[in-house]
Amino acid sequence: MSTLATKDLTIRFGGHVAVNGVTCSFEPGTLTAIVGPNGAGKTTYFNLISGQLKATSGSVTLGGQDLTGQSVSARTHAGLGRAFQLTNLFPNLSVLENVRLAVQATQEGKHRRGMNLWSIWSDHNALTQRARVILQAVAMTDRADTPVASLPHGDQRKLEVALLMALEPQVYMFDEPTAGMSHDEAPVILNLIRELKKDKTKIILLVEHKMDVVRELADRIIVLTNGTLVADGPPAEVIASPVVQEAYLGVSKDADKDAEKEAA
Ligand SMILES: Nc1ncnc2c1ncn2[C@@H]1O[C@H](COP(=O)(O)OP(=O)(O)OP(=O)(O)O)[C@@H](O)[C@H]1O
Repeated sequence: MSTLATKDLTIRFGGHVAVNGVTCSFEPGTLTAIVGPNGAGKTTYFNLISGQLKATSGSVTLGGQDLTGQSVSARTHAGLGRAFQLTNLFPNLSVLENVRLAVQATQEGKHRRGMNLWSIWSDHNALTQRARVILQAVAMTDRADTPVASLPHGDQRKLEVALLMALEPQVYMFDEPTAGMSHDEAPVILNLIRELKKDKTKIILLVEHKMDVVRELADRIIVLTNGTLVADGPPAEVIASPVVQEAYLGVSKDADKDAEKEAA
């Protein structure tokens, strides 16, 4: 079983411990939502898992393989999939061409059948077809020929998810996947995550502030507060727990104040 696990995972920024001894494992077939107040360490925890940040101490393993000292690309190769930074793309190439290149990078080696013209042509067609299927899944077929540089924000976010799908990772990591999206666009991504959940071989991690989304999608919730894991369990149980009520109290008070201001 390809379990993803962090053990005593810790990072310090000067005197500040942003992630503090987090020990947690994630099993295939489970979508785990990571919640907590602003500045709790959720994104930092993601960065430590995907390799964008190096831990001060502790470890990250996937299927027993120690990834702690590995680069981002080595972790990607091992099966950790985090949304691409769009800065890594080819801005003047079209959406379809970028997705096809991502598919190609993933399939490299799998579909190689020798260097004759027929195999190059049929590989190209198979890659294009796969890229089109992915674009359809993220409802971007009509953007296939648009240069990446001229995409509006919502489409950029959808493209990030498309590229993540092209990787076919063992672990899908979504960090606020619908942030900045319109009401029309967000359901596309949420539907996609629902579809991904059907594949019981995948591990899905989701950092999400919107509790209605968490409640609907998560099989399990873990809560970080001040970098520490303070709750872990089934959604209904965790949401009802005093620690979560307390962690979100500030948020709800602010929300109430905002609502009062708007009403005034
Ligand atoms: N590179 C860094 N250098 C210094 N401090 C950092 C760095 N990255 C994060 N931090 C600090 O670590 C803490 C955790 O930040 P992080 O972004 O992980 O929180 P978060 O739970 O994802 O917050 P939010 O919900 O607001 O996105 C914060 O206090 C943040 O200021």
